[in-house]
Amino acid sequence: MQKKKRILLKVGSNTLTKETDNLSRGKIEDIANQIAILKKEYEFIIVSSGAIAVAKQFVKLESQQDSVFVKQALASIGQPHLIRIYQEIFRSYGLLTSQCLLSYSDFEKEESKSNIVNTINVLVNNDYIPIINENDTVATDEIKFGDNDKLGALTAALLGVDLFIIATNTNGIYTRESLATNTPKTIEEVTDYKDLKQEVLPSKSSHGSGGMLSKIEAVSVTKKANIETWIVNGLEDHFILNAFENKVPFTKIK
Ligand SMILES: Nc1ncnc2c1ncn2[C@@H]1O[C@H](COP(=O)(O)OP(=O)(O)O)[C@@H](O)[C@H]1O
Ligand SMILES: N[C@@H](CCC(=O)OP(=O)(O)O)C(=O)O
Repeated sequence: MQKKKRILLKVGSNTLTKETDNLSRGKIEDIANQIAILKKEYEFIIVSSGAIAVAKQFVKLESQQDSVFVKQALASIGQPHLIRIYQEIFRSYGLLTSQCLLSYSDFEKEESKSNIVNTINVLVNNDYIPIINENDTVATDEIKFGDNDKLGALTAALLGVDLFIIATNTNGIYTRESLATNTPKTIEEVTDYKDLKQEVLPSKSSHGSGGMLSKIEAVSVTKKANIETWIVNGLEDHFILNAFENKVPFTKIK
């Protein structure tokens, strides 16, 4: 049997909420449906944001503390709900899921790195789809709390995946010029990711934490590991299948 290709899919909060204030079960169904279609040829590992967005749906925390602690507390409330929703929906598509919470500091310790690789290999080899998020409770401000793009890239590099897909709320990276005239035009393919930095604006979407710059920083990690990265529009239905069939514009960093 031919070895399956491995895809690390990073899904941002805006994709998961479809830019509303609520998590979209329809979007998680769309992801599950695509994985079910592709699972004969590809194995998936997901890095999913959304814990804070889910919690915000039904909780308003009172606190005099720094807003980072409030976000960390919201993530702690939202994460089990997020995973429950993934589990319920993926199960209905015949897919098994698990949860892994990782911290940036885990990527600096050889033993932790090897434990991450070994655990994820056991999961994937047994047809479980690991759903990874940052361990937000212990995240520190200096390490830039809330940057799952980078977490996805570090995980992709550590696991040596074949493809890193970042699902966001734009058709990839637009040229700065086209954004200025309100006629967004996607940069379809680049080999030198450094060229992309000058195209990025500081804007972020409503639930977003990192913005496009953090995606480009993530690409610097995957590029070093020789992994191709695609930045695709997760708001569209069938966004992974469409990218494979080149039906929608997206940015490919080779
Ligand atoms: N050149 C660019 N092309 C596309 N989006 C850009 C660009 N520069 C900045 N952005 C912003 O980056 C946002 C995506 O990042 P982010 O808000 O962090 O989303 P996510 O939740 O998917 O991680 C876009 O919605 C847009 O506001
Ligand atoms: N770990 C946090 C999200 C952090 C994050 O990077 O969000 P995003 O910019 O939407 O990918 C959460 O689950 O809400």
